[in-house]
Amino acid sequence: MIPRPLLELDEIVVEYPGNGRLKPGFRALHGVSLSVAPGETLGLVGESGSGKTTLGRAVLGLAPVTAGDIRYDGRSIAHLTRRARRALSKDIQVVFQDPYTSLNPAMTVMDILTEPLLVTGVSRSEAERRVQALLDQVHLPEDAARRLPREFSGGQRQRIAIARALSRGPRLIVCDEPVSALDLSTQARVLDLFVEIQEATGVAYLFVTHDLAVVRHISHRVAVLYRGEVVETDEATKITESPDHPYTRRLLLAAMVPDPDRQAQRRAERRSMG
Ligand SMILES: Nc1ncnc2c1ncn2[C@@H]1O[C@H](COP(=O)(O)OP(=O)(O)OP(=O)(O)O)[C@@H](O)[C@H]1O
Repeated sequence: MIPRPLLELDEIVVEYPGNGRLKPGFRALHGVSLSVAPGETLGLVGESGSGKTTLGRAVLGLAPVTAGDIRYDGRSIAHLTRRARRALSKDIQVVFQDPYTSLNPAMTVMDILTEPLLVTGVSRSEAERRVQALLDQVHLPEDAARRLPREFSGGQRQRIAIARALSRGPRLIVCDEPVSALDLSTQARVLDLFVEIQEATGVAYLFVTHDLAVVRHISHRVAVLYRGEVVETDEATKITESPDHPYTRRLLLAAMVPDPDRQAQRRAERRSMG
C-alpha cells in the first residue's frame, strides 16, 4: 500500500499583493501540485525567480496562498490561525540558506537550542539534556553549548541551525538552499549530515536548491519549477540523467560540471539546441 503523503500541495496559487497603482500584485505560483512522502526528500529545483522560495514559504504559512490547498498529514494547513501554526511548528521546521543571519548572535548555542523546548513547557534540566543529544546528532562537541554563533564556521553554524530544527522531533523540514552559502567540501559534509539524520529519524525534506549536483546527492524525487509552475516531477536519477522537459534539459546543461570532457560535450549539446 502506498503511504499517505505527509505533505500535499494541490493546485496552489500564491499571489503577492500589490500596492494600488504603484505596484501591481504578482502571481509567483500558478497552480502547483506536488507531494512529499514520510521520510522522503523531494528536491525542488529551478532557476532564480522560478518560485522555489515562495513554495517553501507557502508550506510554512509565510506566503499568501490565494487558491488551492496545502495538506499536512491529510489536514488542510493553507490558512491556519497563528496559534494552530505555532502548534504545527513541532512537526514542520525550516533551515534557511544563511547560517550567518539565521542564528541570534547574542544567544549561546545552549539558549538557541533550549528556547524551542522551553516555550513548550519542557523543564530546563530536560531541555539541557536534550541539547547534548542534539549536539551529538549534528557532530558538534559538547562544549559548543557554551559558545556564541560567531565562534563557529559557516558549516558549524549550519549544524547548529539543523540541531535547532530537529529539537522538537519534526516530521518535515523545509530546507531553503541550506548549503549554498558554504564552500564545496563543507557542502558535501552538511549534505551527508542531512542524509544521516533522515536515516536515523525518518524525517522528510522539501529541499529547495538551484544546484543540480546538490539535488542529485540528496533527493529521492525532484520537482522542476519554471516560472511558477511544476514542469516535471520524477525520480532524481531520471531528472538528472534523462529529463523529459526541454526546460529541465536546459537547466541540466547550464549546471556546472567539473569534468572538462563532459563540459565540452554539454557545450556542443547546448549549441545544437540553439
Ligand atoms: N514579497 C514579495 N512580493 C512580491 N513579489 C515577490 C515577493 N517575494 C518574491 N516575489 C517574486 O516572486 C517570484 C519568485 O520568487 P522566489 O524568491 O520564490 O524565487 P526563487 O526561485 O526562490 O529565486 P532565487 O533562487 O533567486 O531565490 C520572483 O519574481 C520574485 O520577484
